[in-house]
Amino acid sequence: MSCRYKEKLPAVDIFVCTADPTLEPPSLVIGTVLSVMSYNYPSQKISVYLSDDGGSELTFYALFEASKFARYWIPFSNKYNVEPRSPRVYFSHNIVADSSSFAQEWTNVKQLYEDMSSRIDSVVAKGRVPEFIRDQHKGFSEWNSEVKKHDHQSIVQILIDGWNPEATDTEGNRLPTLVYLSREKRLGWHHNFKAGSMNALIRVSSEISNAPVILNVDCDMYANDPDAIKDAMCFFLDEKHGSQTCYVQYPQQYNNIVKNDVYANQNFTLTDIELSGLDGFGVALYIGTGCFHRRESLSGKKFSTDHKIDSRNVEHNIKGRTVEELESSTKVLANCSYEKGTLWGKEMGLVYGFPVEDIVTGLSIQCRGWKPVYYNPTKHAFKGVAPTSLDVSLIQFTRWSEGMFQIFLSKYCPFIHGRGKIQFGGQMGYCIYLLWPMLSLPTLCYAVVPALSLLRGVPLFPKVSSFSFVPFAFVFAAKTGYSLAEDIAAGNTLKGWWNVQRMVLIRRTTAFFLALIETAMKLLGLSQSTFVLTAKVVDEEAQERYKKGLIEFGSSSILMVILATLALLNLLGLGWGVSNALVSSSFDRLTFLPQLLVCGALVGMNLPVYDAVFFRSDKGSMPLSVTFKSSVIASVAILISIC
Ligand SMILES: O=c1ccn([C@@H]2O[C@H](COP(=O)(O)OP(=O)(O)O[C@H]3O[C@H](CO)[C@@H](O)[C@H](O)[C@H]3O)[C@@H](O)[C@H]2O)c(=O)[nH]1
Ligand SMILES: [Mn+2]
Repeated sequence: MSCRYKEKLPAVDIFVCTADPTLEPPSLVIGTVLSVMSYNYPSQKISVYLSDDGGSELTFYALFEASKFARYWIPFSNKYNVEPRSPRVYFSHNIVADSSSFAQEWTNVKQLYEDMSSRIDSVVAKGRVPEFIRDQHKGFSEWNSEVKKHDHQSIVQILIDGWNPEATDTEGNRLPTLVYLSREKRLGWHHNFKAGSMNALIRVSSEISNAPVILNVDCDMYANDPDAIKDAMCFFLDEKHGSQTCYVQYPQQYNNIVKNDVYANQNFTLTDIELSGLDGFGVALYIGTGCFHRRESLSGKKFSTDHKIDSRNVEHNIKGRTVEELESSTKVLANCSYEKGTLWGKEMGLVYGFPVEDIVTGLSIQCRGWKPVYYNPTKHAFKGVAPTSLDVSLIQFTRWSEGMFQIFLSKYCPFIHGRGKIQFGGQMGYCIYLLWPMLSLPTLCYAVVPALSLLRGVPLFPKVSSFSFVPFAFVFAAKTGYSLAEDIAAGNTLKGWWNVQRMVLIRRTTAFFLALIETAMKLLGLSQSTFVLTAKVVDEEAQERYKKGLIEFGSSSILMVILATLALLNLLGLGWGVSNALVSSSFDRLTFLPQLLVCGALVGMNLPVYDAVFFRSDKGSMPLSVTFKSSVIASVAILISIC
């Protein structure tokens, strides 16, 4: 394809979003930025925009450093075709120790990278940019004493103007354009989280480079495959179906998964089976990162006939203006009041009002007649940072499931909004995810009732020896066997599958349940939408525990209380049942066996919880307050059920 189109390849605007210099360290963010700046694609056709919702001078400083280091990194990585293109990841993995000219250059570039990293780290540790550095770029003057994270003017700084013939790398090749954007924030204005920042990016970039294709990634998701832009272009430029394609979504993959994946982050069945299956119904979920969009469809256009991607050669920024002119004219587009009375957030750009702006936006684009693509190549195109503590992972699932359920209950419900526009199979496919919080109810029944009724001596299932037990046994065996076979076929291990079972149980009984309650509160007007950012770093000790596959409980959130309570209930239920079965002659073993098995399975899955409650003493163990609260709740529940 690149031979056929040559200079006529379409331009790409790449959006990277970040929101907090503590949870998302600037050195991580620029690793991603540098990786997308160095794609195997003509540099003049790439413009990279970093949106900083943290409004942080530290992030701007890191980007300023990256704009200088790019002059070395881009020619080096292109010349030797290094992979991945994130210097942060590349230099942490590879060692070259010979005397070739490659080794020489490798050592030089690595040194430059390390010097830059340590400068950034020391500035970040200080928390402010020293005067002598501030003098090096006019952009720093935007940060005066009045700039606060949630209260500041719009900041647009073009750090590299790719149309300037003098903006070249060390080999004399043109550099991609690099822009820093921090949209205006004012107390009292709702900023709509990532959706708001993406919409500001769409507008600002439309004035500067206005590329017909947009790639958006989260700040932790670096480019792993240098050819991914070319691959994605094949879908948009396809002569038969290309004109209808709205976005090409790659799956979320991670670079920090440990053996057997304790938090089940890697979700084999989702990426390899479910999402591919949905694609068969013409449905692809937009999942917020690792997605190439057609600018037209993302901005709100309906599909009509024959949309062609504009692939002119780009000699100037679209208006032929100077950097200063562009900076001042685009700031307005990122102001709080700009969207007032417009269709932004409704019919234009990403949809507002949902903690999963991505899913609802993808759905609404599709309902405007466009066709998305889910593309899952063997070589992962992007890799991000997966949560490394239970708390963070569950908070993420609470946000997702709550957001999904809100879509189901809104006018965007696929069965209503998608009627006649999405195949019925696709509508149902969406609802598998949108209805996540509802799964908490049956799962909670299984996690509570068998244990309590054992204690009370009430049988729940038919006698094992009776014919009516067959359907129960069949469903259990078929479901377990199927899920195991599916996971193994998709590449998981047996232990990995077992970890998935545990995480599914935990997510359903804690995160999904909380999401259900929160949604109800929102419907009653008692609570407001939030977006709790996923932390991308943990301290070193916690990192060691993660590597060993130890689960990090160590948080006193309500999620942990629910988790520990259920674990204790089942332990007591099982203990009581087993001791009765051993000693009591009046205990009907065949009648109570299924209940004992359910409790037994739950206890098996909860083994790490008991370890954290009773034995571990590190910081990742269960906090005493949680143990106390959950023991009290479990005892009360037991007392009530026995009396
Ligand atoms: O007010 C905000 C909040 C978040 N972000 C950015 O949004 C991205 C995703 O946030 P993160 O905390 O990493 O959330 P995850 O749960 O990992 O994100 C998944 O789920 C989100 C929806 O809930 C999607 O937006 C993401 O693309 C998808 O990766 C990050 O780059 C953030 O910097 C903003 O720009 N502004
Ligand atoms: Mn993330």
